[in-house]
Amino acid sequence: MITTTGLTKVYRSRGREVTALDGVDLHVREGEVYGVVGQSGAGKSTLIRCVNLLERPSSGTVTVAGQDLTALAGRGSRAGADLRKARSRIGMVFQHFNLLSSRTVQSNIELPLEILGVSGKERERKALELLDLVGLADKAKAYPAQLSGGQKQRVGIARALAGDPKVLLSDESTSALDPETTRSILQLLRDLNQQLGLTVLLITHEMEVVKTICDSAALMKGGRVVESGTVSEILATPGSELAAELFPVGGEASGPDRTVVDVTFHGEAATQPVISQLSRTYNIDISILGAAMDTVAGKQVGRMRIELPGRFEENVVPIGFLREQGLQVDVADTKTAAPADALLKEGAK
Ligand SMILES: Nc1ncnc2c1ncn2[C@@H]1O[C@H](COP(=O)(O)OP(=O)(O)OP(=O)(O)O)[C@@H](O)[C@H]1O
Repeated sequence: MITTTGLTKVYRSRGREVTALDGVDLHVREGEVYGVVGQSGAGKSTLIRCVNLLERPSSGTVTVAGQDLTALAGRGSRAGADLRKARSRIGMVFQHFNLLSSRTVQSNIELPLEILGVSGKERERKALELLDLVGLADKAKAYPAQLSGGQKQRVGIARALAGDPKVLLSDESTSALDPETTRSILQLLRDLNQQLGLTVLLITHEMEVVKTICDSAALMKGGRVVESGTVSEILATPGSELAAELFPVGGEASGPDRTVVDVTFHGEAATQPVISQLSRTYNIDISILGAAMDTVAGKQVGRMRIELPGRFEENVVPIGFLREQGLQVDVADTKTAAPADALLKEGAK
């Protein structure tokens, strides 16, 4: 539904150049909720603004629903009108709602339809239908200032849906909301995704958002996508930074000469008594340093940080055993934690 190829954006201001996007290839499938995460300055906002050509890329292409928007943005008399039309099929939701305070809720939702030249009666019908869809049927005549943050965002979402888009772009749409309201807005986005078959591309700095509604995700750093895939694929990727952030488990090695291993359980493997099998088979004592169960992308996933006696070299066979059981096993880097601990203990002695 959305494809970017080699997307690059270089900002030039006062003789300085900033490469905000550095060759981004993104593939968002029809009907999925796709989250882009990354630290401040990673290029997330620039990416989402390039997807609907609010920002013109320096190079690369953007295709939405089979239409090359970058070609439309080219020169030529029809380019502007064609791009406006294509853009009306891409809804956008903003962090700070961007509602017009002088207009009623209904009139805010009608605005994009006015611009498209839709008749008054049809605009009203559509606005009221959308208000109903987002659960605000009784707020048509209210003004934005009379609404809570969550209600304002519902209006923002209704307005984004006015042009019957196939794609919804969300720029940190829950970042200004409290956790409870965030959950209700995410649920609304999920419902719209399922009811209308809407493809959602969202950017966020909150891992909770990805956990709650995303089917796929990408991690951006320095203008590049450094990891991407379905959430299940990401969780099953050894050493994935995104997986560790989605599913953090704490716990430090209890001393030197220990091997700390993160074991992720999902699917079939989650039902097997692997830890007791491991202990019995190799006659080793296993300590659990940390553990968590959660629902990620609608599936139960568990992660456990365990400690095995002995160095990594002595645990190659037990670790291989865990992998053979279909578990994902990441050996934590104990070089930093354990020796530091050991030194501290030596010092204390
Ligand atoms: N209009 C602009 N002119 C010059 N530089 C810009 C402009 N917009 C963004 N940048 C720069 O591009 C880089 C990426 O910014 P961008 O806003 O896309 O990051 P982000 O990941 O969305 O960050 P945040 O989460 O803080 O919004 C930053 O270094 C930023 O300073």
